[in-house]
Amino acid sequence: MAHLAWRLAQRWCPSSLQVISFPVVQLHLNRTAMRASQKDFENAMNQVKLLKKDPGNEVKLKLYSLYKQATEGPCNMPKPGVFDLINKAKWDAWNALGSLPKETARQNYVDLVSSLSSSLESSSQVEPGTDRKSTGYETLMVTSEDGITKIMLNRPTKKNALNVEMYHEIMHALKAASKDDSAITVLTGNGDYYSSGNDLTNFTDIPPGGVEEKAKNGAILLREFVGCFIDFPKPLIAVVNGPAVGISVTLLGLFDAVYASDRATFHTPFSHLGQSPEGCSSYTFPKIMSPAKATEMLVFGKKLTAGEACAQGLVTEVFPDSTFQKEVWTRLKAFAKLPPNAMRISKEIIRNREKEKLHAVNAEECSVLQGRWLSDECMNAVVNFLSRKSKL
Ligand SMILES: CCCCC/C=C/CC(=O)SCCNC(=O)CCNC(=O)[C@H](O)C(C)(C)COP(=O)(O)OP(=O)(O)OC[C@H]1O[C@@H](n2cnc3c(N)ncnc32)[C@H](O)[C@@H]1OP(=O)(O)O
Repeated sequence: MAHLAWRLAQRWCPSSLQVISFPVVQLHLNRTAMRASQKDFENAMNQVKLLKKDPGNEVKLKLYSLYKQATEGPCNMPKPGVFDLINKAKWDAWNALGSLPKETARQNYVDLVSSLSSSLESSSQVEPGTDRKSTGYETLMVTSEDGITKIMLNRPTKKNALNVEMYHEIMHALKAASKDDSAITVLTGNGDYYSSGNDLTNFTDIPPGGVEEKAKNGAILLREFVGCFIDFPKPLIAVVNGPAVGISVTLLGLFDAVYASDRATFHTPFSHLGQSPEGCSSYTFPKIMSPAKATEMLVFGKKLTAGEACAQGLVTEVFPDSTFQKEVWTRLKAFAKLPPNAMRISKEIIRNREKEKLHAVNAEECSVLQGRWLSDECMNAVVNFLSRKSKL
């Protein structure tokens, strides 16, 4: 359908990119349909106007259909005649949304625009030849270039420890990446660390409901966060630029490939911290590396070198640090040129039969951790770190 619309655009329109123009998406605002996310929706419509680069007819059809669904509900127009090709393409796109609720359509519209804003950031602000950078993230740098969305953890002075804001931003970036036009998505770290894991100061900000409420909220957030990795639909690749600790290691079992610098280490000191495994590692690690090797890591906190992690199957390939970035990105750019739909479908076949199990494991791990966070063992470990008495 997109190809059809594109060919029509080239034949019929003086300015071919206008075939399904942005104003179509903006003009028919039905104010009665706007409730909870009215502001987000309006902002998104404004953002569409600011896009400098045409997102292509396929995306414009998506925007159009989501807009119509969000404001008018299921397709209520008579089907255009067979020769009215453009209106037929629009009708098909809208009709394909079936009975999708208005609120979901509105949310999908907002998410789609947000991913477009990341990947098609105004070219006037971008030096030629450099990455397009997303704005609005405090703890990440998100860029989209050469078919690759790169999510870079960006708290180098804190060794890329994951604070609460970063958990939320990573989820947002993953959701946007899952819908943008990139073929693959990469997670990496800025600075000398990939990530030092959970920010231990996350445990210090106690809400009025006390530590129990804190632990409960933490478990809810963690479950949602890990769920985003389980459900991520495109090839997801970790570029492990340096040492990785805790949750940044356990999540690797949910990635599709893991490339590591020979400077990287892999450390899950859960027992030392009075905690227990998360990121589905209690299930993925024994499968990847055998139950005994997983026990050495997850129970005894054995730190692996990149070479050891590769030998045990957690890491796909190790590169010398001096050539790491060059070699890995050359390879990733080649991967990103492969047909994206084929890659997505192949990932689905490889991963889908495990999804239900992974969600169940995630739920169980979060529930166990919720209890651990209230234990003396955990509280002492956190206090010791924060009072500078201990480091890994
Ligand atoms: C929603 C909740 C979900 C919870 C999910 C649970 C996950 C479990 C885990 O991830 S467990 C792993 C937790 N991580 C750690 O225990 C690591 C603690 N950090 C260290 O031991 C060390 O900092 C180090 C070994 C990673 C690095 O040591 P180094 O000497 O090289 O550097 P500094 O210690 O001086 O670190 C520089 C500054 O960064 C701060 N920092 C580093 N890591 C963390 C962290 N995980 N949490 C909070 N802060 C961290 C460190 O305090 C320094 O800050 P400063 O410059 O202000 O002093």
